[in-house]
Amino acid sequence: MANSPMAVAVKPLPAGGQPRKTRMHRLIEEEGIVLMPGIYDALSAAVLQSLGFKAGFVSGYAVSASRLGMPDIGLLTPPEMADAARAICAAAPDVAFIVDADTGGGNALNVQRTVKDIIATGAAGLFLEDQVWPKKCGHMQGKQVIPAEEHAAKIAAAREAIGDADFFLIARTDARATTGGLNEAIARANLYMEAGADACFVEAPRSDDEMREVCKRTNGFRAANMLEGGFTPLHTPQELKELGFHLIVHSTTAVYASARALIDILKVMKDEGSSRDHLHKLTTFEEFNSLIGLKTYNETGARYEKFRVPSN
Ligand SMILES: C[C@](O)(C(=O)O)[C@H](CC(=O)O)C(=O)O
Ligand SMILES: [Mg+2]
Repeated sequence: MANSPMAVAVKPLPAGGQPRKTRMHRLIEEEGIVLMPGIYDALSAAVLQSLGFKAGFVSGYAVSASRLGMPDIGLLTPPEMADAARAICAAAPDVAFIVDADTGGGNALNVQRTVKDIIATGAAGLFLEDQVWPKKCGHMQGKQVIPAEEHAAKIAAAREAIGDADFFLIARTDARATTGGLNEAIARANLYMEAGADACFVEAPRSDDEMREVCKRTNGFRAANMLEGGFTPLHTPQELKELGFHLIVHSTTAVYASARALIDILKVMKDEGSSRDHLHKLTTFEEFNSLIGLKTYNETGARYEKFRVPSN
């Protein structure tokens, strides 16, 4: 135990004896299951907030695509992700965002720096996964994982860096895709929970039976990822709740929808050179301005306008 990551993990019960209760713990308590659509920039975050979502996921897959135009294969760096998260949290302050921290950028020290950077963005939590860097999207071929104890130590390091911050830690394992299969993934999820995670995420179970198995055999809160076209069957929040999940990531839905809309309208522009006959495919000028809060900015500006010294 002295050499085990659990020996350095921050104890789940702080001094007052009260169990840790973060913003995300409260949301899970209130909602039963928390749906977190994946978003990737300030605008997609503003749309999420305008529709009344309480939580969202800053998806590495989607930020890598939108910010870099690159696939989710470990090209996005932690500072780029923190920068994206900062803009996202500022654009949608009412939403609790979980940020995809991939592998945390390296060893325990890199993880601690990443955790602190992401806390400073105003986010409500992060995902930390056990892949070998450079990582791959969880639903791609050829993934590898680091030793379980090494990732448990990274989880303990993340937990230590969180300290008393109102911040939720989700430990992800990609071991289902390795030779250890589902059993190895479940054992890892439980080890990472012991090391100080608030929830676990077994990436890419391949059937309802595997999802049931994950819920039956893992401890604590559980996250599921509903990737359209991925390995895991798609389910509604109610179905996932009945299976035993508490958090749902819909990481690619918004970025796939945006890509579809962009392809369709830019094809129109290429073919016809004008959007005139396709205005129904666009937001209106008013709708868009309202989405990004123009009225509030104008009202605030007007309150200060009278103090402006006219220039001659
Ligand atoms: C959840 C995820 O880490 C993400 O970056 O959004 C991805 C996305 C996906 O392919 O659904 C992953 O599963 O690796
Ligand atoms: Mg990711």
